[in-house]
Amino acid sequence: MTNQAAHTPEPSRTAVLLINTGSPEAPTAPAVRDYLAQFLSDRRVVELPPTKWLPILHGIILRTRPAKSAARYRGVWTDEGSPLIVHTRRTAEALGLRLEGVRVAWAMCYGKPSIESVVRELVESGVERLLVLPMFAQYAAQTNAAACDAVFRALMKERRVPALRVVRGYHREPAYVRAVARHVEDFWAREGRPFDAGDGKLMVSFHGIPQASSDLGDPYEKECRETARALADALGLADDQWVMSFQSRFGRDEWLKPYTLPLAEELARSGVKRLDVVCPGFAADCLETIEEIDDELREAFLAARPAGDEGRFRYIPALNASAEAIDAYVEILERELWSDKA
Ligand SMILES: C=CC1=C(C)c2cc3[nH]c(cc4nc(cc5[nH]c(cc1n2)c(C)c5CCC(=O)O)C(CCC(=O)O)=C4C)c(C)c3C=C
Ligand SMILES: [Fe+2]
Ligand SMILES: [Fe+2]
Repeated sequence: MTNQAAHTPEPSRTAVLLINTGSPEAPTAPAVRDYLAQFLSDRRVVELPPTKWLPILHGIILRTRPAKSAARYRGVWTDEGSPLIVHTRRTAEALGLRLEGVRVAWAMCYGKPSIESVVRELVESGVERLLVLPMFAQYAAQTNAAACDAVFRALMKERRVPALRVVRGYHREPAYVRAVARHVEDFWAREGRPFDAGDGKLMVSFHGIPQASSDLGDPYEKECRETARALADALGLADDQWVMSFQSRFGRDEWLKPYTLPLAEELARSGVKRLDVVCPGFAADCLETIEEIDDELREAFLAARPAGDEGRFRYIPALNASAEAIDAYVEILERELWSDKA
């Protein structure tokens, strides 16, 4: 007896959805303007009252920032598009090969492919169980909650809402900490450690959030500190071999401290010759790592070194779609996946 069903498996009814921040569609001022308008109108991202914020956003920021940000995006853009999108897509493709019987999709909070369009496609293809992985290890309302909002809004438009699970965050997951540690160790095995001559440090830099958001009870700062500590322990570092900091401050309000750039300059002036920087909060390399760290911070650190006394700066790339990253995501996802995936 031939069993047709055995030869043509049904499309999987379980899906994993990876979510990242998103990028403009092109490195041009109009495309960046559209992207920033969407990003910065999200009330999870900017928590000021709209009556105060919207005139600033439309009257100042969306008139001045797009041209400047587009120039920065042009510096990191690749033949395949925005690095953030390329790395996120590759991560999803690699996970799809590892998670048997599970569809792995990816979407962006802002820009394309939108969460709404991807959720629609998954539901229409018969997905009945959806596991969402916002790719932000350290929980912040600005990222993890914003991703959830978008998934919930998308599902509000569907008739056949699947069973839903969300990975809340994974800042202390041994699989994740091990992956970042292995990534750093592999880099050091190839290129040498910064401490070997006794005057180097590892800087662990995270994207910041406003201090006011933290004061409202956001767990982000605590989770970043716990990741940094767990990473230092996994690497066997002494307290004077590493520092942690927060980058990418936006606007004039106080953000989480210490700020990455002034801290790196202070280290340079105080005799640190070799600085390695790792950004464990960024699952994928993007504008904020390639341009802000590997370019701007490098220049600032080297310029702050005493005249005639050379320094060395290295940026250790994000996990991206590396083998260690995929191993970690598989471990985190498999625990959350429904045991009967049919
Ligand atoms: C990794 C976690 C992130 C947190 C937390 C976060 C908070 C946050 N961001 C802004 C404003 C901007 N962020 C921008 C870019 C950007 N942000 C993240 C991640 C986090 N943001 C990523 C991965 C990226 C890069 C996207 C890319 O295309 O490569 C930008 C746009 C770029 C620019 O014009 O500078 C803005 C604006 C705020 C206000 C905020 C918390 C309140
Ligand atoms: Fe950001
Ligand atoms: Fe930035």
